[in-house]
Amino acid sequence: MDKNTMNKLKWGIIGCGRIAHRFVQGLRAVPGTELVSVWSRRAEAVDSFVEQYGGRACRSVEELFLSDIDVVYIATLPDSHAQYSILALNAGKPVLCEKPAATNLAILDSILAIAREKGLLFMEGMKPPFFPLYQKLKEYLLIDPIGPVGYVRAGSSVADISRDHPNFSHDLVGGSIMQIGIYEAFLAIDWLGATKKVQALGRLGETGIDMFSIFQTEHENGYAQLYAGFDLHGKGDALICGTLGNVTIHKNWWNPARATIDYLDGRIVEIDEPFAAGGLNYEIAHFCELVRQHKAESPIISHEMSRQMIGMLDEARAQVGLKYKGE
Ligand SMILES: NC(=O)C1=CN([C@@H]2O[C@H](COP(=O)(O)OP(=O)(O)OC[C@H]3O[C@@H](n4cnc5c(N)ncnc54)[C@H](OP(=O)(O)O)[C@@H]3O)[C@@H](O)[C@H]2O)C=CC1
Ligand SMILES: O=C1CO[C@H](CO)[C@@H](O)[C@@H]1O
Repeated sequence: MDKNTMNKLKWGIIGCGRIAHRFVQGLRAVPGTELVSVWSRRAEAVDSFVEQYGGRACRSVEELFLSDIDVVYIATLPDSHAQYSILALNAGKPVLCEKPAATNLAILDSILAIAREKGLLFMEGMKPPFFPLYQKLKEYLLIDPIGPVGYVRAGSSVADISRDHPNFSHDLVGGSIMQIGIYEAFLAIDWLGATKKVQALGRLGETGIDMFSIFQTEHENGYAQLYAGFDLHGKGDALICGTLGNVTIHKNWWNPARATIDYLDGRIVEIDEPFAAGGLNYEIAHFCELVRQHKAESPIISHEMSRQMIGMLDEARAQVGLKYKGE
């Protein structure tokens, strides 16, 4: 990468739906970045996206890879994440791919193998750890710890999503475990370490995806109780318990802005860290930094973290009886 490219990282986006719009809001807040090319299947959607945000409207994914881009963001639905991640890596582009990066662990491993072979950065888009609140909380706990953490309770059930949303599509890898549970999986693994055991229960809806699921997990350092759903109005907060205190990350904990630390000695500490530009900007800034440092993996959303998350979800899905096409 020459000096100019180091200054401005040129992005190509595949898919221009809901999250892609929020991604551009985040991208615009990260200095040294530029939206250069966009492709999706429907030309009219690409044209209107480009009209709104700029960049070149590509007519094929090959055209996008041949355009003057440094990195690729994949904003399609999970059924096609592997296909486009592999194409992008084979075209020599580092990839930031939306969560869940793959339908299951075997598919994720096939992407990671190519990333490793090519020596290219591949990162799953898992935003919470990059938010200022999450970072500040971790820093604060180093100075004033809550002791070893042994229990995490978190969950969210989002009941206001319209029924024609892809979250409800079996073919497009919808379902509350995959779409929402992945955040809960991240939280449990981040605070408690690798998963050793999963016990899950869930209720499938008429489209074949899980409408509500609960899973309790055993980890290297303790236990978690998690839920995800689409038909109950869940709270969306998270509780992290240590020997000397506990932390509540208030709703929606995966877009964290406020936490309360409740110490055993009676002290209560409130942490408020609002986020800007929709919040994807922090994850984007981290990814850009890794590209500039020629890193092949994020130390935060590492390949192993992605493997652990999808491994937990694979197990939970198996127990609630949800298999996707081809499984
Ligand atoms: N990080 C976060 O905060 C969030 C992440 N997400 C994740 O983002 C991803 C996308 O979700 P969302 O934006 O809500 O979905 P949308 O349905 O709104 O957008 C998906 C986009 O991808 C395109 N697309 C779908 N399938 C293909 C394909 N096979 N080939 C090419 N283009 C395709 C669609 O184009 P077309 O019109 O051609 O179908 C559309 O432009 C999901 O994985 C979801 O989990 C979602 C919300 C929040
Ligand atoms: O990541 C996500 C955040 O929550 C949304 C629901 O409100 C989900 O649809 C989405 O996949």
